[in-house]
Amino acid sequence: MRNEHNIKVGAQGNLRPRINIKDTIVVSAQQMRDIEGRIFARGMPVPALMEKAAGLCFKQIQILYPKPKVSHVGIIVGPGHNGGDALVVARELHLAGYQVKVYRPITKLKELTASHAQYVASLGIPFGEEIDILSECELIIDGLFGFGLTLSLDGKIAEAVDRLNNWGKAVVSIDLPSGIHTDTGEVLGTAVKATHTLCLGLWKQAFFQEQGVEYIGKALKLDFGIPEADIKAIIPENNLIQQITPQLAKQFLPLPRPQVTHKYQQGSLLLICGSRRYPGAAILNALGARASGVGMLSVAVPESLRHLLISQLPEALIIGCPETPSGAIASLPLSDAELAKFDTIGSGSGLTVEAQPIIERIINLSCPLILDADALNIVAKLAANKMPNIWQSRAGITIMTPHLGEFKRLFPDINHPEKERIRAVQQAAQNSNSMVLLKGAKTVIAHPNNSVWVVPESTSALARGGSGDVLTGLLSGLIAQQKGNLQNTFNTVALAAYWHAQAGIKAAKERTELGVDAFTLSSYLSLVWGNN
Ligand SMILES: NC(=O)C1=CN([C@@H]2O[C@H](COP(=O)(O)OP(=O)(O)OC[C@H]3O[C@@H](n4cnc5c(N)ncnc54)[C@H](O)[C@@H]3O)[C@@H](O)[C@H]2O)[C@H](O)CC1
Ligand SMILES: [K+]
Repeated sequence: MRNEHNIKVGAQGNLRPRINIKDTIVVSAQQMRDIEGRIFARGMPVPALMEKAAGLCFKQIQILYPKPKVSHVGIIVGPGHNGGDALVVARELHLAGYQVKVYRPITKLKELTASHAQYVASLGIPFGEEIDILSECELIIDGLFGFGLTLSLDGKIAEAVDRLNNWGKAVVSIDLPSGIHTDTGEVLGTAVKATHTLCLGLWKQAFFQEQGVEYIGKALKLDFGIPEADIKAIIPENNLIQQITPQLAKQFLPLPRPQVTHKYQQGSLLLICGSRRYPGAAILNALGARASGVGMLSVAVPESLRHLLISQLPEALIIGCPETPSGAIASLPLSDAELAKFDTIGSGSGLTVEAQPIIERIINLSCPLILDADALNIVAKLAANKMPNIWQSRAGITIMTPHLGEFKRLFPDINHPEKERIRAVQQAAQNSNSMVLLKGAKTVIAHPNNSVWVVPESTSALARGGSGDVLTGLLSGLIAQQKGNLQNTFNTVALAAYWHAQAGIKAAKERTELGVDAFTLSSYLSLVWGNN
């Protein structure tokens, strides 16, 4: 059953949006080439596909920069098909009445690009081999390189790009900012700083890597009709890199709740957190879990923190634990049978590494475990010394949520996680047989089977002490509520990261990036889904 909003009524009667893989999938340059190759092999003419893609760019540019707001447009044309796209845009802008000039630093062009150049020149559009030909233009269209870029920009071209960046004009990059590596987002020598980037067809990995963020500007994807079958033929189902969209996140929420239920059916979560040194981390962790809607929240803290937690979370069951002389949790006052009753355990916030015996105990349980902060530091230590098989010995799923520093300590053998985040997290998930969420401006989550979720947007407001504790709490509460398979668990991790980021974005919009302390962030979590 469908309505006009393309929404399908699911098996349980809940509304499930139909998600097209074209909108979520994230591809490498090679995968894009292979997908394109299949389309061409079946007879689609290359020039026709270029007309479709570049025609959409033209329309989008007209929307972003209508006449007479902008009338002088400079086009940068490279040697490949990215340059061909730019020439189609040049032609259409000229025909629409814009004043167009072309900077073409490399004269040897691919055949199709050369053909477009010949026609564009015949229309009387001026061509130049120096960037200064564009110095009077109000808007620049960057069609220097797309996913075919292999070498670093240097010499005259690099100088031209630096000069362009110094001008500070509005720049629309076609497919990718020229100079950005399609897969890693790395700046190859130098790169165009775009105001907008029009990604063609499918999202490329560079849009979700931190290295390219400053260059991409506002990213828009233009859909020129890639058949889903071609995507599926190239990319195996269990090896998908996908971005979490608002529609998917909503689909992954533990809603609707059954009308007849009770608290233990809506997830029973145990958080083990805090120390006399870090009492606030325990509070933030528990507030994150509270916002998840989890049915029953229990929080194990050092006995000296018990009253503090009760005063902040009257609804939670607070378990006071024996503590070490410095105020870390020394042991859990719960039998194995009592521990086995929890659907999920989340641990790490504010624990201190003194709590090592606690992690050694819970690692042997079979429920899903969410490990963050000091739990990760303890696990890194155990993996290096006492328990080299720590990952493989777990019966239940482990979800780890490191930031880059913790990631490096946990996986010292994985090279350059700061440069190739997606690949590094995939490798970490495989090596540890765990789900790994690497926090950052572009959060990446990998499943041991190699699938990846990327979170498209976040805010620097979240770069603040305590926001990670809120995330672990929220994630733990959501995992406790889901009783599905591994894929559902993986989807829930993506939901938590998305939800957390959206709360930060909403709070930053209302209070600026300076106004989002972790406590405030926790209070915005419950505002994310209202009125949507
Ligand atoms: N997504 C699609 O299906 C479509 C994409 N289109 C556009 O085509 C480009 C990719 O085109 P391609 O010709 O393969 O590559 P580039 O235009 O990026 O240019 C590569 C070209 O440049 C040479 N080169 C590489 N690095 C350097 C360097 N540092 N200095 C000098 N020269 C360099 C290389 O040898 C190649 O000759 C894609 O991004 C889209 O914009 C289609 O238009 C439609 C469908
Ligand atoms: K480009």
